[in-house]
Amino acid sequence: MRIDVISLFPDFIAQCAVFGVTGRAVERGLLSLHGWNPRDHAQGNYRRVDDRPFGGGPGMVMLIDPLRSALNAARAADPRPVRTIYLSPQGAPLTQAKVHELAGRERLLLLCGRYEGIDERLIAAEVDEELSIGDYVLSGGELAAAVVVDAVARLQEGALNDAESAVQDSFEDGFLDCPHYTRPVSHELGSVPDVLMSGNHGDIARWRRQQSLVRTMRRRPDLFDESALSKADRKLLEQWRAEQAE
Ligand SMILES: NC(=O)c1ccc(NCc2cccc(O)c2)nc1
Repeated sequence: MRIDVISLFPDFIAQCAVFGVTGRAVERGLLSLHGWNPRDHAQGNYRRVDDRPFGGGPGMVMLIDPLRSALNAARAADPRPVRTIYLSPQGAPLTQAKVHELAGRERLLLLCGRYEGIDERLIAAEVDEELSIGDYVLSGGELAAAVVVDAVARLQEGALNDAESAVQDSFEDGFLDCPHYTRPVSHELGSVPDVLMSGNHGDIARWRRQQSLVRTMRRRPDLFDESALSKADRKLLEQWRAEQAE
């Protein structure tokens, strides 16, 4: 998979290719990252990339032409079709389902805004979809782009080693993850739940699933739709409720 990133701070994104799973995916040739700086495409002595907003107001807006020129250079660098994504608080929420869709593509082109954002005409003409990593404002889209890079990199075949890929990404099926414990069994902070020490893999799997269900119900009611639960999940939830009532 090839990811091109348009950013005033290309080194920021280059760092993604150095560490951890993403760095390993690049090393293994599963992913290539390419940064493009709109400033290299800006005209004139001052190489302007932003200007004041029409209609007044604070801050600056990124100019169309340097971004458009950088976008075209990135597109032209590889013949394969590419999806252009703009990271902004005004975008659709990034979900694991969307990450899966993006991870299946040959190419992504991530556009990072700074300042107050970019001229709307560029978004309308050049952006395929606008995505947000959460309801908060960052100083630039680069951290959001890095999140997309990490999330899609780890889904590349061969990016995760066996131990990691064994991780049940609970978000995969729309539920929060269960609690995890490791040595020591007893600690001043508490003990490990007995079921995890039982060696009974059926009980352990049921307990973990029950924990995921209950956590999701309690912490993320927006993600939890009891009517959509399977019979088995419904049973686990009933058992938990009965235990709570004891
Ligand atoms: N939630 C996000 O994905 C996100 C993305 C970018 C960003 N900052 C740059 C920016 C870009 C566009 C408009 C704008 O107001 C700010 N902040 C948060």
